[in-house]
Amino acid sequence: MINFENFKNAKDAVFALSNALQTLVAMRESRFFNLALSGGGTAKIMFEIWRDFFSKKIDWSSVRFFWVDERMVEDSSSESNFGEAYRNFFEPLKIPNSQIFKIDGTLPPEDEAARYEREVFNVLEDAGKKYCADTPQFDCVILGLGTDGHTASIFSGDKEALTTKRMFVPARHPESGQMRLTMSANAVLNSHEIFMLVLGDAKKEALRRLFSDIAKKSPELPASFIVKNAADISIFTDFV
Ligand SMILES: O=C1O[C@H](COP(=O)(O)O)[C@@H](O)[C@H](O)[C@H]1O
Repeated sequence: MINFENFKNAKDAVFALSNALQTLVAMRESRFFNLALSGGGTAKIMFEIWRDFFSKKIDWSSVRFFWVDERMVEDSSSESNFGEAYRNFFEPLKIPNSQIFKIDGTLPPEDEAARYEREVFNVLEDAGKKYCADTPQFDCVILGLGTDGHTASIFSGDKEALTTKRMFVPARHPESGQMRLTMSANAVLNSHEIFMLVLGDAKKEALRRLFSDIAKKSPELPASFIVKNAADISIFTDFV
């Protein structure tokens, strides 16, 4: 089922997502709530709102942070998804490193995909998490949407990321050639909750394409594949 929540501005959309997250964290069944984050400009807006308005509202001491995708760059790069989360959210809120499970953007992508997958398995398994399709489950993944219809770092034509049973695989940005690591479609779809945050006028056309694409038997855009195949997904936008 698609739960589509449309607001008049970005702040309201992020507040709605964050209030939903607050409830999920408060109602968690285990010691930790395992949350996978996206990056890019939309996530930056979300981190700033979390820092400024949700520092006390969400019990961050009970959240463990993972990544949906990462660019293979140094943490100090403005391209680093971890780096942006660190500078805008973790550091100001003093979230301890023990709760942060980052992808190392400086390692060879294949090696790091295997290492990160092992780490995720170990951490989630230790938490006694439910398995679904032989894969441990995140409690929630927060996705973005690219203007080209990508989500995570699953770009059009990447059959491997759409079909593999692995949780993480290397990916290449089709235009810049930048190497990345992405959570696979199967790992995203396995998550207990899936949120997608889509903000700004530039994304309107991408979301319109996504909705016409999911009506097709075989969707073309990676984001449509996720939305169409998700048991439940909540999409938060600012398109009113
Ligand atoms: O490259 C990426 O793109 C998407 C969308 O990012 P945005 O800058 O358009 O908000 C993002 O969800 C993903 O994590 C990121 O690596």
